[in-house]
Amino acid sequence: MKEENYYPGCDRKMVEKQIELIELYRNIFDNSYNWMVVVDKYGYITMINKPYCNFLGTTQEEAIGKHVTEVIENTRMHIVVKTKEREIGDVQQIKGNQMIADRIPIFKDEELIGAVGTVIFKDIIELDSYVKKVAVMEKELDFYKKELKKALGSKYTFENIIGNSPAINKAKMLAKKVSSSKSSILLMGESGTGKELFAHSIHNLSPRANYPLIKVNCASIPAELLESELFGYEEGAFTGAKKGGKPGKFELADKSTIFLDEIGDMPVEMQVKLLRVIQEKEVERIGGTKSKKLDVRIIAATNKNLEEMVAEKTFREDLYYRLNVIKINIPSLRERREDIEPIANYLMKKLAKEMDRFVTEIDVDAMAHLKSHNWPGNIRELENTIERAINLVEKGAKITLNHLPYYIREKKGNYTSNIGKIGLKDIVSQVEIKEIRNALDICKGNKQQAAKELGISRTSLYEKIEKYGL
Ligand SMILES: Nc1ncnc2c1ncn2[C@@H]1O[C@H](COP(=O)(O)OP(=O)(O)OP(=O)(O)O)[C@@H](O)[C@H]1O
Repeated sequence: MKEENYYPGCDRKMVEKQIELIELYRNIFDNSYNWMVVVDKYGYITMINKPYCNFLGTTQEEAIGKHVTEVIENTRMHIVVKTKEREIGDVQQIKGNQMIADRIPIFKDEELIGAVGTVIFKDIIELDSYVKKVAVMEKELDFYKKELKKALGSKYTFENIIGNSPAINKAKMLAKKVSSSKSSILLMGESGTGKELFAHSIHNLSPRANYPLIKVNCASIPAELLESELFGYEEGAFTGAKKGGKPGKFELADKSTIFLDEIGDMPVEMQVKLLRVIQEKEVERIGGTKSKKLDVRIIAATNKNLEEMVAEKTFREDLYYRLNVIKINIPSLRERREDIEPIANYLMKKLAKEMDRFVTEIDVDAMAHLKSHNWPGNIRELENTIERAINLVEKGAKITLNHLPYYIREKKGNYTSNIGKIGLKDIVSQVEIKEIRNALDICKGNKQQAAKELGISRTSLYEKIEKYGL
């Protein structure tokens, strides 16, 4: 009986079971799809699986017993046994491939005995394909969420207005304050600054949020259709009129908010009709005989200077005063440069998700250039620039300077001193020429705007253009 035991107190069957179990673990370890390495508390390799060895061009016999830094490039396993902190999803470059690795310290009786490292994605492209699969599912979820939101009302809230600069905070604060009132609001700001986002957010915070926000783009609807679009028509009002007639946007906005975008582009004859509806608080469909009382809140927006238009008599003064009960100026990106970084990061995440791409960072140099650009097209231009950059990212998860358009890349440029080569006067001239060219480029040749960008008078700009023969 005694010789059947390997150790006193253990029977053969138990020991065989233990050996079988160890064999099984070894098999799992060696056949794992993930590459794995185990080090002792000093960073020496105690186990490494075959697939990892094959990739590294070594064997288990060769690697085991060596310090991990001698076998694996850019490893941090020897650091993890010192810090005792786990590192999850870290990017590690091995043999020119960017891999994603987890490193986890191992403890026995609360004492560190080593660490296990796993390469979970062998290439960022592999991760990209996983991210894509998850992104497709998230997109579907997003789609249903948006549909639900659309069914319930408008889509944006103040949370979607990114930025914490004093200029945008001032606009947000005023907008929030007046959201619950019934008074008309006029949103003024350059193109692409977020006027529509403000209109949605105001409506969403108002007591009217349970009804849908009705949007009309006064610039995109042909003048001859605008009236029927806004006020609707009765059956037989004109040839081609639908059977049963059609309600206009004002009627649809009853108990809700109407957003009149690009109000500065509304033809003057329509301005008269709009004024009547606002004053009388009722509409009459084209071809109709009776009018209908309405309860509509108006938010109008424009990138035009309405005061100037009033002075030039292209916008009716009485309508201007009706709309301009509460004026909110939406600042341009140039007036809030500190917001460029958070907005750029937000847009990168949003667009990467929409485009199913694994892009997670804008590097320091690229960000510095984004921050110094003047953004004549504001956030819409920034959004397009980032979308373009994401399309250009191939390897790695970063947007770098190379992914930005030439006019942004070149603008900031690396400054090399010319002192000793030419005099200060010529240095100043060179800088002036470069910056005037840049400004004209950005403002698409508009000299008045370029002078504004450069902070000089128009006359002074003309003088310099002539002086330098630009
Ligand atoms: N503060 C912000 N944070 C994040 N995204 C923003 C912000 N402001 C605007 N955007 C985004 O920028 C784009 C342009 O915004 P929006 O359409 O509201 O501008 P707009 O001023 O109405 O432009 P336009 O005058 O040309 O109609 C949109 O995609 C919007 O979601």
